[in-house]
This record gives sequence, structure tokens and C-alpha cells, in this order.
Amino acid sequence: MGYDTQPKASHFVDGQYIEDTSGAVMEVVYPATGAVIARLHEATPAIIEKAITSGRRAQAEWAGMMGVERGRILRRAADIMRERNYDLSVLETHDTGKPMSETLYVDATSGADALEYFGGLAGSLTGEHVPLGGDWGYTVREPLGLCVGLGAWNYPTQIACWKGAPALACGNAMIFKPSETTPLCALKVAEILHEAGLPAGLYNVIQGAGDVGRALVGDERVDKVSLTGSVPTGKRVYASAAEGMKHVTMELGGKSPLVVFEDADLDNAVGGAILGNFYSTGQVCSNGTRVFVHKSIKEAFLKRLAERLGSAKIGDPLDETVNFGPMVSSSQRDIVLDYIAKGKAEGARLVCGGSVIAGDGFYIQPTVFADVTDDMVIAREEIFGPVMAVLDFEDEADVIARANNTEYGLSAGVFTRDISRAHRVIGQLQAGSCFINSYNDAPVELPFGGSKLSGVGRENSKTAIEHYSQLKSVYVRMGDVEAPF
Ligand SMILES: NC(=O)c1ccc[n+]([C@@H]2O[C@H](COP(=O)([O-])OP(=O)(O)OC[C@H]3O[C@@H](n4cnc5c(N)ncnc54)[C@H](O)[C@@H]3O)[C@@H](O)[C@H]2O)c1
Repeated sequence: MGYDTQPKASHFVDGQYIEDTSGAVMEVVYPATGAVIARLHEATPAIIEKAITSGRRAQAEWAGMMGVERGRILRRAADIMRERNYDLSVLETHDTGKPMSETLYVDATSGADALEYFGGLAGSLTGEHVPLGGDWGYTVREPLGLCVGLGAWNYPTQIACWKGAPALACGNAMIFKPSETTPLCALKVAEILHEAGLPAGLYNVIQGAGDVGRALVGDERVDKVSLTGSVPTGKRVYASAAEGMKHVTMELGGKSPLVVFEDADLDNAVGGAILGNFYSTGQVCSNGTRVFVHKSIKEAFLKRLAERLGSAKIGDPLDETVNFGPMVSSSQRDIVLDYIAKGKAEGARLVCGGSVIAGDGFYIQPTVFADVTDDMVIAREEIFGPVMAVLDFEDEADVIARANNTEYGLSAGVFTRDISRAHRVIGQLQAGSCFINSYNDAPVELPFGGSKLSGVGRENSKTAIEHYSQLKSVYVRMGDVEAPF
């Protein structure tokens, strides 16, 4: 294979790689070939304990440092990530199967952006002075303490950084548990942070599945939980965190609408729909998988879409000209194939794709269904694969109501040349992360997150600081205390 994907050990705790071979074996499978590329062990109770105690110990000292000192370390880590972008991209491709044409530009890059952005903010996390007549008050922005990050498998480097960077900037420690499907990349993030000067114990990575996550969330020494995952997991984690009144950020699933009006630039709208359905082989939470296209341009839209999908280059994700890779796992591929079968059975019109691609890897064709109706399963449930559902509409008010008729509220997009309509429609769509004449951009400067069942809290931007810190308020009396007796 040529690349050494086996890490030195399964976990990175208290500044070093550690192993406990009594933990259950986890095999890491390369999605493009089905080959086992690394063997790790799930965290045992002893590893979990070490991660918690070292995190708590290190956090007290870290919180006492100057913000600019914390920020300098994060910004140094960002520089190292950028310098190692190629190797990190190769690893991300092995972990997830996403093509190098994506990972070279998105994953470590986005992780470095978060480290740089929150590193820059770290020195400015102040409270305020509040005049109260002759008295006064002030607020102090304090860290929460020990935070737990739980990752999904689609963006392992990015998720590790989007959670770690604001947590550390605010003076917290973090224990990050990657998805059991993609355990490799977060270890590199930990390595780089420590190489940049992060004191031992502040960013611990431990491996395992739901049981390890459950143990972390349920531990009373943990102050905050940030999960990126599915809605059912989110409900369980939120409920468990509530037992200890812990802070939470929930970045969950979606079934987002993308509305294409009759006056849209057709090629841009088709491009947006492609980005919102087939990038990362459709394994993106914010995808616009319900594409509502105005009836008058539907056939033109579908024709152009099919033409452009015909030029997708599907194959070896390490070949930098390939732009469509395999699904992350055979089980995720089977889930998606099951949805495709349901779409066919429900009578949706298969415009293109619809089949598995024979071979060792977990490949599926990019798939488009047209004439999809709101009640079909493929229009209601998150598929998390390369399956686009195209629905017709004729009336603006009607399409807004239909777009909002879902329990999810992660993202929404609109394509139109009419600027008034663009803002009017976006203003009424129930979603946290929206796009006008674009889809799926996620710069660190803008808040990211969902409404309704898609989540609570926001990642990125200055807003994330609110979710990794708390305010202490102090009343200062300047005169005598007047007590009633
Ligand atoms: N909103 C976002 O930012 C975002 C981003 C990426 C993925 N997602 C969503 O994630 C899902 C796909 O990822 P997945 O299959 O890895 O999600 P998942 O919910 O199965 O797992 C997410 C993480 O939670 C852990 N976990 C599972 N059960 C747990 C429990 N009871 N207690 C603690 N931890 C537990 C898993 O081990 C994993 O690390 C999709 O629904 C997708 O939409 C959301």
C-alpha cells in the first residue's frame, strides 16, 4: 500500500501514545479496497480514567495562562497542520475513502482554519464592566472545565479541530473520541497540538464505540459534551448529559431543502445541487437532499444534471483526478442501497445511477430520483449517501411550507436571480445554516449548526465561544451594606 496507516498506539493521553491491549480490537478498513489498514484497541476503563484525570489536572493550569499564550500554541498547531497537509490528506483519505481531490483542500485545511481563528480569539475573551449607580459589576468569561467531543465518521480531522480549537482557546481541556469507523486522523491532531506546545493532558484522544462515549458522557467530572452524529444518538447523549446538567452542543442530521426557482442560473443551480448531494459521496450532514425544482425548468435541470454527473470521475481516491469515492463502510453502503430500493419501489423516477459498483470497495453510483413526492421515504429520512431526490413545485408559499415540513432544520438553500425573493424565502426557511446561490460552504467565520431535531448550539465563529465558556458576574458595592435588621 505504501502508506503507514498504523498509529504508534490506539490512544493519545497525557501527551503521549498509550496502549491497553485488553481493549476490544478495532479494525480500520480502507473503504476503497476493503483492506484492513490498521488495528487498534477500544479504550478500557483504565484508559478512560487516565484521560479524565490527566484532563482535569492539566485544565486548571491551562485556564490560568494568558489567552494570548494559549492562542499562540493553537496558531502554531495550525501552521504545522498546513505544512503537513499532504500527509494528513492521505491519512484522511484512508480513514474515510474521500478522494484526495477533496481532502487536499478541505479537511486539514478546515481544521487549521479553526485552530488559527480560535487561536486569534483566545486573547480577547474578556468580560465587561457594568456601571450600577454608585456601585458596579463586572463579568468574567470562564472555561467550563473538561469537555468531551464525540465525532462522526465523515470529517474526522475537521470535527476534531472544530471542537478542540474553541474548547482549548477558552481554557478547557478536551477528551475527543472519534467515530469507531474513522479513528486515525484525530490522533494526528493530538500529536500536532502537543508538538506545537500544548501541555500534556489537554487534548486526549481515546478510541471506542458507543460504550466508551457513554462512559465519558456519564462521568460527573465531565462538564460539557459536544456531539457530531445522528439524531437518535443525539437524543441519548443529550438525555445522559442532562442528568449532570452538563452543557451540550449537538450537531446532528438533516434532510435539508434546496429550492431552485425558475429564474435561477441553471448551471449554478445544478452545481449547487451536485455540491449538496454528491460531495464526499453524499456523506454530509447539511446536504440539500430534497431538491425542489420549479416545474417549468425541471426537465432542463434534470438533463443538465445527468450530463454533468456523466463526467464524474469515480475510482481510486488516491488518484487526484478522481472526484467521487466510495462510501465509508460496507454497512453504510447497504443502508443507502436499501433506500435506493425503497425509492424505486415507491415509484420515484430513476434519472441516473441506482446501483452498486462491482469491486472490493464500497462504491455506489451517484443517484438521482425525480418525480419524488413529499410522502416518500426517500424524501423524509436522512439517507447519508449519494442519493438526490428532485421534487416539483409551482408556488413560492407552497414550496416554503413543504420545505419546512420536516422534523430536521440543519440547512436550506435557494437559487434565484431575484434578490428580494432570495432573502424573503431564506427568512422563512427553518434551518440554522443557509445558502443563497450556493451550497454547503462552511467557513470558520460563520456559525454552523441546526434548529429543530438537527441540534442545539453552534460551532465556529465567535458564537462558539459562548458554548465553551460561562460568565461569572460580580457585584461590587462601594458603600455600606444596608441590612433590614
Ligand atoms: N450537524 C453536523 O455537523 C454533522 C456533521 C457530520 C455528521 N452528522 C451526522 O452524523 C451522522 C453520521 O455519523 P455517525 O453514523 O458516526 O453518527 P452516530 O450517531 O452513529 O455516532 C456519532 C458518535 O457518537 C458515538 N456514540 C454512539 N452512541 C453513543 C452513546 N450512547 N453515547 C455516547 N456516544 C455515542 C459514536 O461512537 C460516534 O463517535 C449523520 O446523521 C449525520 O447527519 C452531523
